[in-house]
Amino acid sequence: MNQQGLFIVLEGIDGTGKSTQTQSLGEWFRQQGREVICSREPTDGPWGREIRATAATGRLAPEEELDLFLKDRRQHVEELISPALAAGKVVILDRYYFSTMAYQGCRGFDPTEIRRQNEAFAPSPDLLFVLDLDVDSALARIGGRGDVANEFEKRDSLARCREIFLSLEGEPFVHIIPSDTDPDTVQSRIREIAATRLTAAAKSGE
Ligand SMILES: Nc1ncnc2c1ncn2[C@@H]1O[C@H](COP(=O)(O)OP(=O)(O)OP(=O)(O)O)[C@@H](O)[C@H]1O
Ligand SMILES: Cc1cn([C@H]2C[C@H](O)[C@@H](COP(=O)(O)O)O2)c(=O)[nH]c1=O
Repeated sequence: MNQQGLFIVLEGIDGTGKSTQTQSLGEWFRQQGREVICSREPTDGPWGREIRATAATGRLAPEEELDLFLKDRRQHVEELISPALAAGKVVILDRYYFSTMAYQGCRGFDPTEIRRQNEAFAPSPDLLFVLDLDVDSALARIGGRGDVANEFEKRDSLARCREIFLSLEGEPFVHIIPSDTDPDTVQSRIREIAATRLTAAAKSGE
């Protein structure tokens, strides 16, 4: 397992339910007496705030956008993720570098190269849950939340992002979770997989 802690990431296109599931999973670990950090990317730090401010009105040039996500992540890893894992906490992230592979991959960067660049400084998660939903349903959920879709949330690019997320299937730590059912059913599946992972780690003395 990751240092002494447990590192879990939730990914998927916008509107698939990542924020909802992240909070619920955090609650489950807290009920077991674990110390939990739930966080998200872009973060609420200076680089993350800059990204969110620009996303409201348009998109930056691809290189500039990629650079901001990387700066935001470096700070996140150094100041929150690595220290929390070293302290034995459960860290649950709503988005991480797999989103960079998908969303900046959509803008012409090579997803494999983005991954390589990130894994040079960012720890890999123990578990990655990709919440999967068709683009129309995801956009309907964003609308239902009362939000107007922003520049990241265009139908064609979300379809490509979904493909990139789904291309991760087959790696041992990756779990594709259909999110077209109610939130409790999605959460039960995630908890079941997390529990299996914890049992395996306990048996192997990880
Ligand atoms: N399984 C579900 N079924 C139906 N609606 C859901 C489900 N999960 C979440 N929702 C609703 O869909 C909307 C989007 O959910 P949420 O904000 O958790 O998604 P998200 O993936 O974090 O979105 P974003 O990436 O845009 O921040 C919310 O209104 C939420 O209440
Ligand atoms: C981490 C990360 C995120 N993005 C995009 C994906 C989303 O459209 C926005 C964040 O919005 P959210 O509703 O708060 O999830 O940012 C990206 O393009 N690249 C990344 O690395």
